[in-house]
Amino acid sequence: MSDSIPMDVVVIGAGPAGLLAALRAGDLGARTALVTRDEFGGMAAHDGPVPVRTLAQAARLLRDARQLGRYGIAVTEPVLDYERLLERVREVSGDVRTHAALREQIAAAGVTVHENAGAARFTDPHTLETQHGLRFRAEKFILCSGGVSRRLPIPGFELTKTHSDAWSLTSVPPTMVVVGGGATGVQVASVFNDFGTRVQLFEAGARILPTEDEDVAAAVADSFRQAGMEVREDFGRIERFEATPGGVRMVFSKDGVQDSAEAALVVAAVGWMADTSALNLAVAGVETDPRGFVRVDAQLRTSAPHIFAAGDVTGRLMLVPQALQDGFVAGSNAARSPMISVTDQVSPMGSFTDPEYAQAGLTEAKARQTHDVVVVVVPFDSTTRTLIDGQTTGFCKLIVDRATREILGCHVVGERAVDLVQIAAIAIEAGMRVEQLARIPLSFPTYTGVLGRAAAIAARQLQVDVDRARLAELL
Ligand SMILES: Cc1cc2nc3c(=O)[nH]c(=O)nc-3n(C[C@H](O)[C@H](O)[C@H](O)COP(=O)(O)OP(=O)(O)OC[C@H]3O[C@@H](n4cnc5c(N)ncnc54)[C@H](O)[C@@H]3O)c2cc1C
Ligand SMILES: NC(=O)c1ccc[n+]([C@@H]2O[C@H](COP(=O)([O-])OP(=O)(O)OC[C@H]3O[C@@H](n4cnc5c(N)ncnc54)[C@H](O)[C@@H]3O)[C@@H](O)[C@H]2O)c1
Repeated sequence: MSDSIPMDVVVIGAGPAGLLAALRAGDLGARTALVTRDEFGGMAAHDGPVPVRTLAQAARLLRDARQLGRYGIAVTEPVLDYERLLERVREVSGDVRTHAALREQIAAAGVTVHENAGAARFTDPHTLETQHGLRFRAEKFILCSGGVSRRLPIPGFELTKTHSDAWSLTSVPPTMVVVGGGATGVQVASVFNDFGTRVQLFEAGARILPTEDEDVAAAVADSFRQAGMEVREDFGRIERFEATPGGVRMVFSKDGVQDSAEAALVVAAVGWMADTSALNLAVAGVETDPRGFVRVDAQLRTSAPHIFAAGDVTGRLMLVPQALQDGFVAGSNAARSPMISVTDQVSPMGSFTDPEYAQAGLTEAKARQTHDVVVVVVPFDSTTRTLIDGQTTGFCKLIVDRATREILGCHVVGERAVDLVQIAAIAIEAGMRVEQLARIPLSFPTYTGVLGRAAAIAARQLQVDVDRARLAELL
């Protein structure tokens, strides 16, 4: 073990939250160290959005290639070489790492970065040691250690895999059971279904995507089924997993009736938990909430006043933009006072499935609890750009407050859904009235135009700008 390195601030974890926290603390003049178990970039760069989105891009290319015949382009049936795809995943992760402007900014801010340091743990409230022999003493700490896949206390659970095992497969499995229909589960199921795996998706709740608008969840489930996937919602309780000659069998039961499903691979995606097991938080006086996430206040202070936490480890919205914003707040507060607080903002989110889905603002059910609303749904098989591109699956749903005419929510299923809701998020955050959105002459023919059309229809229903609104209905 080295002598203690004295620091003002030590940040643990170099994912998006840790990178921003370290950058901010360094910028504010604090002597800052960034210590991470593995590589710069965290799960986001190596195991989450960047590599998974690269798989999703391969799935999209396969789908697009199958459309070529409709446009008079003759090609033979595309064939996926999975090992070559994984090379591409590594290439992309490497490129993202190389071009990450944050690395240079962090160095320029004077932050010392300790990558591949092994897991860090507290030995007393102000001392942190890493598995590979570094020791730090610091005034303040920021926990940015992210999360891990939740495990279930079910016999045979060790036979299941997680999304991370996609990186060590040598070929596309012939069959797969995916357990859990949240953001991770649907993404894995959709990508491998497009790759030709026979996928069965099991969701314990009443529907997949429980935090999405109900119509969105239903449309995604329908599309999955039409694409040959078996989607089983409210399927009962898992009793056990057992090894079979060809893979793994999942035994489950509902209302006293036992059933089973078998596949070459079972992927569990039943939730995301804080990655705190190595940190020895008790010795530092850091409390966790009943779900195991680090408890923080609005300034991202933990129960130990000199320790802050940011990103997935706090169990709030577990997304990259939110991790970055948290990191900024925690870095600021660890390095100086007066402290700043995290704010509630519109948070657009979505996933790169086939079809894509995305949301900004309130779901229809939530909006109806507190508002009198107008709801407009524009199907993708009725708008110009979607018809041109042959992308006619899906819809754009816009939810508007009848009294104030403010946009409350936008939910999209279909091509470019994730990009489309960004515009709605800006409109919601800006407090725009729906007719203001409808008046913007959005480019034609575009996917964003579908949102303009929904706004125009809503404005007409609300009896504002009735004549002008008709213009947008061409889009
Ligand atoms: C499959 C998947 C797809 C996703 N897709 C998206 C997406 O499309 N868009 C989006 O916005 N979000 C997506 N997310 C969520 C996003 O990846 C996370 O919200 C984000 O990475 C959280 O950042 P973080 O900095 O809190 O943690 P992480 O990125 O998890 O980084 C934490 C870092 O801390 C390190 N660490 C942990 N314990 C220790 C320790 N004891 N000592 C030292 N270091 C430690 C870890 O090794 C890791 O490097 C996805 C997640 C998954 C699982
Ligand atoms: N594209 C993206 O932006 C993206 C992708 C993946 C993950 N993420 C982030 O990671 C977070 C975690 O996502 P996640 O999907 O890992 O977890 P989750 O908690 O969102 O979903 C888990 C799902 O598993 C189901 N489930 C729980 N126990 C089960 C059981 N025994 N059998 C069958 N189903 C069961 C739950 O009902 C739920 O639908 C998300 O909230 C999101 O913030 C984002």
